[in-house]
Amino acid sequence: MSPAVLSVRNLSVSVDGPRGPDTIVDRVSFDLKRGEILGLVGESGSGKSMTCRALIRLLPGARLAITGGEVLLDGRDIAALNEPAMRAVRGGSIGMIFQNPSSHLDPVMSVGRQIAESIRFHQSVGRGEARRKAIDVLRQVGISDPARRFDAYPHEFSGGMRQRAMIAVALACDPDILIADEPTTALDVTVQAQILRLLLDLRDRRGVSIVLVTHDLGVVSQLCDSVAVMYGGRIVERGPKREVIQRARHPYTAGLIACQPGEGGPGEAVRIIPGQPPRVDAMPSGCRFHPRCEHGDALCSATQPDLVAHEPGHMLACHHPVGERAPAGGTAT
Ligand SMILES: Nc1ncnc2c1ncn2[C@@H]1O[C@H](COP(=O)(O)OP(=O)(O)OP(=O)(O)O)[C@@H](O)[C@H]1O
Repeated sequence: MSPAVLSVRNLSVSVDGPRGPDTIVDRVSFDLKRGEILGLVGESGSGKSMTCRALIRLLPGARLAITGGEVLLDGRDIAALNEPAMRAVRGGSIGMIFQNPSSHLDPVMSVGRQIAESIRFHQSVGRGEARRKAIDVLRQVGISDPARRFDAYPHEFSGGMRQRAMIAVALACDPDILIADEPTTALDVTVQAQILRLLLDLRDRRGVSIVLVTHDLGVVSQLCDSVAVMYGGRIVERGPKREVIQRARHPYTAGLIACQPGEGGPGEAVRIIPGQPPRVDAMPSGCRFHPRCEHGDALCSATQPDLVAHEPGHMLACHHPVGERAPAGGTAT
């Protein structure tokens, strides 16, 4: 089995609240192998973005802090690096793609120059060479006539092209890992499909490993090799895509799958998981999902289940996995 290019161990993030720190990412652990695409899924507020930002130590705001954990990049703990060394990692070995390219591209600098500057920051190359590489990477992300487009500004690009440009910035220094936080949410369906195909192609051609944050389990099914499901800042289920999607063991994962459009059959309304995700300052005791879980009992409200191997490679944090519940007075199903 190929070794992990990224190993995340017990990564935790907290936010300063009026009554002290609240944990928003709670001991998140996963491995990412070379060429693997890991889907990070979960409802809004479950901690997907904060996990991604904590990986590269780019938390948005002074109230947020990484409170523990290791982020091993090829075995080296980057969580312990000083800021200049971390800057070399961001945009170097790890490229980032965010949901909204407009807020991550500089509006007053041409797209090509932004890519070329990133190349020059990370590699000792001259202006001409950086320009040549930038044009090449623009071509790789599917921007036609890249030599001419080099001098265009972000506002001269369509939404899809801006997203491609951000992917080009992320790819400029030939990263081993891409962190893509909902890279297609703001785009229309056709462009979404093109961008997802581009990510898949980058993995296939360049062996890039990708952490892909998405709300969309359809995207996970199409693109990902493995999935981690987050709820209330924790990973509650993780494993190979086929295992997690086709044999979901956590009631929350099963609920997310049942809520996908089309799951209820023709003419049926889209289902929702009853209740609301927990607020960070009011996390339930025990299993954080228990107030919304139809099988939550006294054990679930008292004790937080650990994330343990349910089957080899299939990790689960649940006292009563789907398919293993004993009906009252009966045997397990
Ligand atoms: N800048 C911030 N300051 C304080 N708390 C924040 C900040 N950004 C996010 N949070 C809180 O951190 C928690 C996790 O948020 P996060 O953005 O990681 O969720 P998410 O799963 O990525 O959601 P979404 O899918 O909506 O992006 C949420 O409770 C959110 O309110």
